[in-house]
Amino acid sequence: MNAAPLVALVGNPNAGKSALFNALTGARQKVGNYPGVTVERHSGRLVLDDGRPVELVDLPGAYSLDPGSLDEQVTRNVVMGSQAGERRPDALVVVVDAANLDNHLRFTLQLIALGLPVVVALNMVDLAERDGLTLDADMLARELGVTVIPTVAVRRRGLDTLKAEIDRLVTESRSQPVAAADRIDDIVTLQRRARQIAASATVAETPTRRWTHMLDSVALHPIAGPILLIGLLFIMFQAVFAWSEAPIGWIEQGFVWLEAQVGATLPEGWFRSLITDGLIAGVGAVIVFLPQILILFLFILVLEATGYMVRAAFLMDRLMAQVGLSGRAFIPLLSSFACAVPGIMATRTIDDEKDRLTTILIAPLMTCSARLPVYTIIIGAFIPDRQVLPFVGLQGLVLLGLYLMGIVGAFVAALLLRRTVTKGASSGFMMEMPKYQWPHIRDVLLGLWSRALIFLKRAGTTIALTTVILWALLSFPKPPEGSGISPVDYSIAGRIASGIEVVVRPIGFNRDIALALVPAMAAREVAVAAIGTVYAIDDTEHEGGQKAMTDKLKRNWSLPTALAFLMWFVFAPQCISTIAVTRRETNGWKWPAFMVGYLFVTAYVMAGITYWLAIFAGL
Ligand SMILES: Nc1nc2c(ncn2[C@@H]2O[C@H](COP(=O)(O)OP(=O)(O)OP(=O)(O)O)[C@@H](O)[C@H]2O)c(=O)[nH]1
Ligand SMILES: [Mg+2]
Repeated sequence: MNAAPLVALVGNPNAGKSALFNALTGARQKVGNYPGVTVERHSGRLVLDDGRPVELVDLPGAYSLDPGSLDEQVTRNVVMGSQAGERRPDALVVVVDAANLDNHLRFTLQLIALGLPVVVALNMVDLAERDGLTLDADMLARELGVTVIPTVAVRRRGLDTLKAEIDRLVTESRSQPVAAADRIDDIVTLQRRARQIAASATVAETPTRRWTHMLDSVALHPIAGPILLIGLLFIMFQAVFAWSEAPIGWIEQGFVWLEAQVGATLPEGWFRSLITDGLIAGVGAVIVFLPQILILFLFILVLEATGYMVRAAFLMDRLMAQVGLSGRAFIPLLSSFACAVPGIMATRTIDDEKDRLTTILIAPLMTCSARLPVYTIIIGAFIPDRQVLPFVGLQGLVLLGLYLMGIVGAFVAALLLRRTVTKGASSGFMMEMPKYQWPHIRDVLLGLWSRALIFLKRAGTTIALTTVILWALLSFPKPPEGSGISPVDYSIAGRIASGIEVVVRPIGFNRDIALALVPAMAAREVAVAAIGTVYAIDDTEHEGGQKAMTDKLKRNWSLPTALAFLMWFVFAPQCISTIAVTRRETNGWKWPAFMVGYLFVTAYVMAGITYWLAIFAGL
């Protein structure tokens, strides 16, 4: 047997393996500044100084030896020697990114433990130097127990030394059996060991880098990271309630004043009813949520500006890969928290058609800001404002729960879709971590201003129009004088709602909800506007304001009904614009129809389950 020795290039994604492969073999493998460029094995020929050939394979990047995605499995199988029709490599060149040492060393340690002859290419040292990081390669070599060679693949620096070391490894490996070193299986120990080694190999680091590193060691920690993320989200939802109370009060007083002014100037009649019961009650019921929406976006904008959002994306990356989503789906899904429409448009950055389709289909499950008014008014009316733990209020907790429910729902949906209608391989993706920095107040304010304008524009157009139409349908025809029938029951809308009610009664919905469901298709906030208008028209006491609405909700709805209604809003495809943009982005009616179908069924079932569970729990 005279086959050339086989040497594999392995390492984390985006470490520069393909760049090194090209430099060593003269091949033209695709390199790109994002992970997941190489997705299958490629081999090429490296000629050693004495003319002997070596077969070099460039592998897809992987984070560890546990098989995650399909391309990671290729890497694992090759280095373990279990790939069908493939010899086990005689040696490994482990490529690490010098500027990202502790993350990359984790995988390196696992690879060294396999017992194959290893040389570490400490790549991208130019970028590390630029960032003010000086590393001691000899120290690193001593800690790892293998040779370490600093390289700059793109400038061919260190390649001759690397070649000489490959020569030495393949010559030796033919004569010497290798001893398998101790394997470290526990990820936390592995991480700790990697960090220790990285720290001892670091000679100098600029303060910014050190800061970034310290913050990242918490923010990206496999256990502390997710806890921090959940904690931040929780504070955000708590603040949505806690900080908005006063400004909501002011806006409400404004509307009460406005209603009084209109009441005093306009004569009694249908026009006055249109203005007060229709526009002011309906649009006003929505506009009072402006403070809450701004608080939500204040948090999102600040987290984005500080550089934390990308870390959150990184934390989610593994999880997303496990449900078959591309890491690149993170940004579209994140924008869907504002609104699914820009979120679905942002999926254009996902190359793989199946990946993209899956992301589009689950985007409506991310809680868009239009759901916030619906959630908070119901929570405000039905969930007691109680502390469950110091600083942890029940209302904020329920709101966080609803958001999480949407996310979990989306992940479950992705998992199922990926096994059935959008079957296919998925690709991993990791982003470069930006530097942490203080947010610029100006940028944050500009962001808030544009959100406020979008919201008010919706309130002034779509929401106002739907409310007026709804008011008309609710106000006519008028019941005969003295018949004692409620005007809402007698109206066209009331009759339509009675029809819908038949369908939604089994999941605990009443007539008010049935009435709100259809106009809420125009914009979800309209559900609140619709209920506001219904109660304004049916209102005998003329109280007005959110307090009055809350009181009426409490009087007319049971707790199980309210919970079922919340659950419905988590899942239901409640908005026409989302359906329209899905049609445009998927070129046809097939996928939007599928999306609407599966979401409605899920919403109906989940709301039903919630209702009946609540009934049986005796709530
Ligand atoms: N400055 C600098 N850039 C490098 C170096 N090595 C690679 N790059 C760049 O880093 C990026 C990633 O390189 P690739 O070779 O595609 O990385 P890879 O490890 O093959 O990545 P996957 O195939 O995704 O696993 C590319 O933009 C390269 O041009 C280096 O030593 N210095
Ligand atoms: Mg590559």
